[in-house]
Amino acid sequence: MTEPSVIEEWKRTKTIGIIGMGDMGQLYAEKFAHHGWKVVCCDREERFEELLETSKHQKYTVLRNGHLVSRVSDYIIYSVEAEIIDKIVKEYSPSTKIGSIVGGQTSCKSPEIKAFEKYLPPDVDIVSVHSLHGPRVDPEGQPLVLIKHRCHDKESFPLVEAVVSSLKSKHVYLTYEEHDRITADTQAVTHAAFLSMGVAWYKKQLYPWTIGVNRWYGGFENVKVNISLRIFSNKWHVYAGLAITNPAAHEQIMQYAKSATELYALFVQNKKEELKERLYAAKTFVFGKQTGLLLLDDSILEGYSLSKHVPQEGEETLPNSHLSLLAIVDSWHQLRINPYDHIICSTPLFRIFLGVTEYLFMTPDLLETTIGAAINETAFRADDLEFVIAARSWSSIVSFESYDLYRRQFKEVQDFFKPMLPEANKIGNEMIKTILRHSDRKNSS
Ligand SMILES: NC(=O)C1=CN([C@@H]2O[C@H](COP(=O)(O)OP(=O)(O)OC[C@H]3O[C@@H](n4cnc5c(N)ncnc54)[C@H](OP(=O)(O)O)[C@@H]3O)[C@@H](O)[C@H]2O)C=CC1
Ligand SMILES: O=C(O)C(=O)Cc1ccc(O)cc1
Repeated sequence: MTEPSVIEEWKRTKTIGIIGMGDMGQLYAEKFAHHGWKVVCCDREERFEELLETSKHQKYTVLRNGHLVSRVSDYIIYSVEAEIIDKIVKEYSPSTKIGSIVGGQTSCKSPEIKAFEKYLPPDVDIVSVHSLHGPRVDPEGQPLVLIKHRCHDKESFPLVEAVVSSLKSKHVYLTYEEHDRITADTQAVTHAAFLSMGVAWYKKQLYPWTIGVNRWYGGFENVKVNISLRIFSNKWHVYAGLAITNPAAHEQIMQYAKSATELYALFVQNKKEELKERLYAAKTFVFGKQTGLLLLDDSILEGYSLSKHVPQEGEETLPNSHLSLLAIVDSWHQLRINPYDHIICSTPLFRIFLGVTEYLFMTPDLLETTIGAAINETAFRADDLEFVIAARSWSSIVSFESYDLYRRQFKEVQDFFKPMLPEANKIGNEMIKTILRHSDRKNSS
């Protein structure tokens, strides 16, 4: 623990630099400056005047470019697109202040650390960070990964810890290799599921919450819609970067698509016993040791529908096959991943995804009903087929490492949902707040 007097002295004498004033860079700059740190920052040089104007009332100082930020800063955070981290570090590295510390915020750490090792002068220390939440989530209590990669100076790591404590997040200490393995297991595959749902609805030209109680109605469906739209309201490069730059994520996303395909094949071939056997084996592997309370329950999700439909007496919702949820549990089983091992280092979206699959597999009779629906109910077949095609298509795009195809596919779906995003985000934010309050209480009980 660093003495408060030392931290106060650092606040008077040290400067924190942020390169890349997008969503995350701005969040960091505001929080650090608000807690009394001297913060300088920049975005692309072309955006200098605009950024000066928009930050008039902020406590941080905007500089023209990364060279000027690097020259004066004692801790520099690169908060830029993962795809271009190498190019940007290469550009500004020679200007890095002697004896300073450098880190990054990109979502996959191997390329970032490689760029630092390649370009930074040897006197510079390396401590990287990763906030495991989006810019619209309050950082307080959320996991923040800290990677102490190269520290010659014993003050370097305590200084970074003191700076980022302004976020009030929960610090998780990892190597960059551990970080990339865990985020592949958690984030990349979660995104693959919700991105595939979005594509499937887009291909069917369907806003799922507009068709009454007949399909996609109720708590589970609210989660699927709200999270999928939340992802499509964000920037494509965040998801492309963390999946494409992380080789471990390729394996995960491929397995997810494979599991969805194989389960779907069992549905259409009417192989109920084989399906049951496979899903119960997955259930034992993933949930076999879970005896405590569930992370979530359906009733708390009921209220977060985008649908304006008021259910009438006698109107019933058809049971869904929940292929997207069955496939994730099957992939965890196939890859021998215990998702609970990663909970201390997980994003809100992953915890929600785990929460709904846990609910599906652990609520008495629900898995049985779902298997029955998958085999006997044909109403969802066409949608499930679109889902399988979408999952395979994302896995091809990621494995071919095509940022261009990723962007085009993402943006097509984003444009389709665009008119709905403001309303969806409002309801989605409320839903996420409630779920997080609820699951955090359960985790600490
Ligand atoms: N959004 C999220 O939920 C999270 C994102 N991350 C990671 O954090 C990083 C930043 O993400 P986010 O803030 O969302 O993305 P943004 O696109 O909002 O921010 C990146 C910013 O960096 C700017 N930039 C590009 N080149 C330079 C340069 N040479 N000098 C200075 N600035 C430059 C970009 O400008 P321009 O747009 O013109 O290219 C953009 O404004 C990414 O690597 C992302 O993966 C981590 C946790 C959560
Ligand atoms: O919670 C999620 O998975 C998000 O979508 C937000 C997000 C995106 C990228 C990150 O590196 C961390 C968090």
